[in-house]
Amino acid sequence: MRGSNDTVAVVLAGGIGSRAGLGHPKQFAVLAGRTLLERTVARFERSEAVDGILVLIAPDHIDRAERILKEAGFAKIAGVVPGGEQRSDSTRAALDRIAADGGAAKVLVHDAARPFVPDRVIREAVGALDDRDAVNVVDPVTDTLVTVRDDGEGGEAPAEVVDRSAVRRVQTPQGFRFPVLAEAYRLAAGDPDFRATDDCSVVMRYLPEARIAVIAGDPWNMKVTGPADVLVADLIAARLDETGTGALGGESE
Ligand SMILES: Nc1ccn([C@@H]2O[C@H](COP(=O)(O)OP(=O)(O)OP(=O)(O)O)[C@@H](O)[C@H]2O)c(=O)n1
Ligand SMILES: C[C@](O)(CO)[C@H](O)COP(=O)(O)O
Repeated sequence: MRGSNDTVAVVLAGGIGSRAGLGHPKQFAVLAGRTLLERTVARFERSEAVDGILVLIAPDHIDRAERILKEAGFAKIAGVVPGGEQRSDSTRAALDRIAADGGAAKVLVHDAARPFVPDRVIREAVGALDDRDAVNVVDPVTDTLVTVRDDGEGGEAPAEVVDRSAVRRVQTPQGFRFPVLAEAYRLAAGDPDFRATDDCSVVMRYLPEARIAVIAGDPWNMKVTGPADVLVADLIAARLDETGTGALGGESE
């Protein structure tokens, strides 16, 4: 780690990608010639807003990840650290490592599974932390949303339409002043019911007074989750390489 004034991007690649159905962790999926892991880390390597990059990876795959990152020639890698059982365990492992290495001013926590995060989103997330404790990245919902109920015959029926104008899809990187996220996770450790699918919700739950900004995400900042996403990501990666600029076009770089 470089120093306590730095901004560290935590790339969470500690999962096994069961929903992608590839038979190996999706971070090793090859998208137009480069692994998903390499593509995601490259977004932070090229960002002037980020000083160091910490990669979390499932313990059995550390050697492979280190080889990929070394061959890619990244200069900002601050460590490759074993992830935990759940996503939140991997975040916790990252926080412990950053603290052990002397701390940081700001941390971004990003899904390795989002390989096309635009530079604009990274830059704005880091900038928002100048006067906020945390920042969430959100995108409008374009589908109609319904809640469902048990239909009494073993299936589901639509119950109510949700007002989508008040709902957003959450993306990453989510940003935090490092002491804020560390404190939220310290409080969460004392909660036997703790569960979280992202990191901003940990701050919202355990530090309700925290000042959290929201910035606009980007439709290109997709999450590779299921088999269809792997196919789409492969096509986007090829398009991205064709542009040669690191930008996809349409997003605000
Ligand atoms: N124990 C875990 C679980 C997930 N992640 C990371 O968190 C991101 C979002 O998780 P998800 O998309 O659910 O990835 P997986 O857990 O790998 O996928 P699945 O749930 O399909 O097994 C991914 O980049 C994943 O590698 C992690 O670092 N540690
Ligand atoms: C963090 C996240 O990407 C925000 O939308 C999402 O919660 C991750 O969910 P997953 O089921 O771990 O992919």
